[in-house]
Amino acid sequence: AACSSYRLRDALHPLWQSELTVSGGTRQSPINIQWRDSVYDPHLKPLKIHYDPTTCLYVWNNGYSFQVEFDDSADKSVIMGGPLENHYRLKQFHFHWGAINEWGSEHMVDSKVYPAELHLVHWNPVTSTSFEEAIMENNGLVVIGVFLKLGAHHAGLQKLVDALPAVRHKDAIVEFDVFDPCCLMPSCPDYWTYDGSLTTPPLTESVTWIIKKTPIEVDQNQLEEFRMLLFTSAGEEEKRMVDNFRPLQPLMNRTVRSSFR
Ligand SMILES: Cc1ccn(O)c(=O)c1
Ligand SMILES: [Zn+2]
Repeated sequence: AACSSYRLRDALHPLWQSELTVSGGTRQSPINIQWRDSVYDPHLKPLKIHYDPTTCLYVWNNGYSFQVEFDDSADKSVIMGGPLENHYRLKQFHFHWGAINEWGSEHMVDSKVYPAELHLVHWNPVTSTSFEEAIMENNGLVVIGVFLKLGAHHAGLQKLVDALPAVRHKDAIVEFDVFDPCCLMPSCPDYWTYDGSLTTPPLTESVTWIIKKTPIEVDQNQLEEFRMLLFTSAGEEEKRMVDNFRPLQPLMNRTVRSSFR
């Protein structure tokens, strides 16, 4: 029952009413990662993450999530290694979550859904001159996905949660300086990686996904703060910002690689 309402719920989501499928898409995201079908790739290197907390600019409500933007005018907050040929610059991170703890993540692992999922979005400054251009480039983007599970209070996340009331409405923005997204990364280095797409329009197939195997823990109050945000602007009839995830997409002719045995 939850599953069907889960899928029905997605279909009604305003953002994807028109964009549920991309015509001719062969590498769409998100997907259900079947652990037993993923292939260990010994050539995958450890992911190297060097974020500079002073590149953090502000938090804003873009109408489908809350997003923390970074100064990407230089190679200051970058990732490299893993499946990547070169370094990628951090542009922003945001989350996807459900109305209740039973669903919310975009990716699944063996059909297990998490209450929320963090996406750290990076672009390739070697093949593109801007993030906007990289969106349209094959392998222009790398998104690190981190699952959130209900558990202990997350002290690092709380600094961001405390800023959410200031960005309750669509297009609200608040200054947010010196934040190190590394605090949101699980310590376990294991990840899956596959070729996919954006999960919001324009849904372009330009993303190398790196999905961390181990979730981070957040507490009930922190998840409930996410759910107090609004899709709607000030003055409009309020619509709670929940269920801002895209439905699962077919794996088609893709193999998910794992960095671990
Ligand atoms: C660039 C981009 C835009 C939206 N979402 O959800 C992503 O994960 C990445
Ligand atoms: Zn996302």
